[in-house]
Amino acid sequence: MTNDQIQENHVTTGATVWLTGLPSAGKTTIAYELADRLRAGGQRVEVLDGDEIRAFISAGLGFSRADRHTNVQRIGFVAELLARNGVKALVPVIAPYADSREAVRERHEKNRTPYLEIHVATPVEVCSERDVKGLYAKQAAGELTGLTGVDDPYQEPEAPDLRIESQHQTVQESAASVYALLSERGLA
Ligand SMILES: Nc1ncnc2c1ncn2[C@@H]1O[C@H](COP(=O)(O)OS(=O)(=O)O)[C@@H](OP(=O)(O)O)[C@H]1O
Ligand SMILES: Nc1ncnc2c1ncn2[C@@H]1O[C@H](COP(=O)(O)OP(=O)(O)O)[C@@H](O)[C@H]1O
Repeated sequence: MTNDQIQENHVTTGATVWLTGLPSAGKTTIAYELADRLRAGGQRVEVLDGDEIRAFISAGLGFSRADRHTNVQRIGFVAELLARNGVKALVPVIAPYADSREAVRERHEKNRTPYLEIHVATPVEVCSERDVKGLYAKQAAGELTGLTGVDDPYQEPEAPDLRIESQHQTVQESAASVYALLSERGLA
């Protein structure tokens, strides 16, 4: 096999990269920055954005424990299909429950599809300052209940493949750390 062929194989290895964390932690921003880098290197990438998924394949689901579990399993199913077919599936989705995340990991392992769990571990104080969608303010004003990390659970990953402290990094640095992990694992 020539070097060019080896390079080609690397580029066409799919993987799911799940970015879990609180609202406003930086999941979506890191996913799109990473997507740009991977695409610039010729890789096929899809970002399975939580909001888009909830508008379509998870339409009708709310934020109860059961609905969040169903949402995460559906996204895990699609991500694995994409990743199995050579796509980098980047998933910026809260996935607050450890058992839901574990089921997604197991689906990938069963199919021998690479799976990386990234914990975007921005503290809730920083997230509520950022408050990109105004949800923390709404919760504080009593207009919303069941906000992850405030009055709804977030079970922190105990052994993620990578933990990102986004409050101490630029977006570029955070995305670069995920890219470096993919490279280390022979996936980028
Ligand atoms: N109650 C409550 N708790 C958490 N998040 C809420 C809630 N209500 C609406 N939103 C918005 O929906 C986005 C979360 O959807 P996800 O599909 O990522 O969540 S989950 O994994 O099913 O828990 C989430 O997006 P991100 O801010 O990008 O994380 C929120 O904008
Ligand atoms: N290192 C970083 N990584 C990601 N986002 C960051 C970082 N530093 C600051 N931010 C900012 O934090 C916000 C995160 O919002 P977003 O990506 O929508 O979060 P989430 O998808 O987790 O809800 C954005 O305004 C982004 O510019």
